[in-house]
Amino acid sequence: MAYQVIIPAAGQGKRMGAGKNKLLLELNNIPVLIHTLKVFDEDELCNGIILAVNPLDTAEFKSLLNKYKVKKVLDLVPGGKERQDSIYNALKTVKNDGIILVHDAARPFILKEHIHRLLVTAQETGAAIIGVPAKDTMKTVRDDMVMATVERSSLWAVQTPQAFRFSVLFKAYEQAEKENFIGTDDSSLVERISHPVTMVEGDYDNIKLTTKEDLFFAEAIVTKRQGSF
Ligand SMILES: Nc1ccn([C@@H]2O[C@H](COP(=O)(O)OP(=O)(O)OP(=O)(O)O)[C@@H](O)[C@H]2O)c(=O)n1
Ligand SMILES: C[C@](O)(CO)[C@H](O)COP(=O)(O)O
Repeated sequence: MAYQVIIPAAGQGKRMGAGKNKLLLELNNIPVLIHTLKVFDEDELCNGIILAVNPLDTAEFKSLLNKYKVKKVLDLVPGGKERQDSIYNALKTVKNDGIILVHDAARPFILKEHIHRLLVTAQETGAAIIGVPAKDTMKTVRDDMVMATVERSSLWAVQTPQAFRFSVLFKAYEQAEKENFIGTDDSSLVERISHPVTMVEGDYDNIKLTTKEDLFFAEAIVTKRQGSF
């Protein structure tokens, strides 16, 4: 049940406003990027990491990989304008039709047990994603006016990793390119080629570090998990 993981790490962190790549910010004196990479580097089922990187960050990222002895990075591919472009660049380097995970570098709190739970499902179905049931009521809004309330019992907050058989994901990316479709996650591309996607419940700690407020939550999660960082 081995897999390879694509980790998009080439964003600009505009919403974080840290003045540098938010993945270089530190939690417990270790860069966010390293926290995320170590989960996969230490997973016995992971047989390779493909990192999408802003070329301006390549030298610094390479020195971090050496400093923290990250062993399983197979390739650093150039990131693209959108998250989807970065992942597509990485996908094009994959050589076998096995299981591919895509996981945001900005999500350092993913647990190995959830990765493995996702893997089992993806092996069976060809497409599985991690998420948690929505806690807030969600509404559609246009010009500051509430249009509708979305039934919460069917709403999930989608995270990463997202896991796919390579051939399914690559076909979805080719189709999206043909249609000039840009999705906010990989599953949306796979849904568009009518491949069923299974939801696997993860946990609320698996946050994406997007805005400054998330750093406070991150510190609390680190404290709660003290000793595993
Ligand atoms: N062109 C891009 C955009 C994003 N990402 C990566 O995709 C993940 C999720 O993206 P997000 O959290 O939105 O990061 P940023 O795009 O950097 O954030 P912002 O939109 O605030 O600039 C991050 O690990 C980010 O580095 C990427 O590899 N290439
Ligand atoms: C893929 C994702 O993490 C699922 O929630 C999210 O859509 C990424 O969004 P971003 O704006 O690219 O961070």
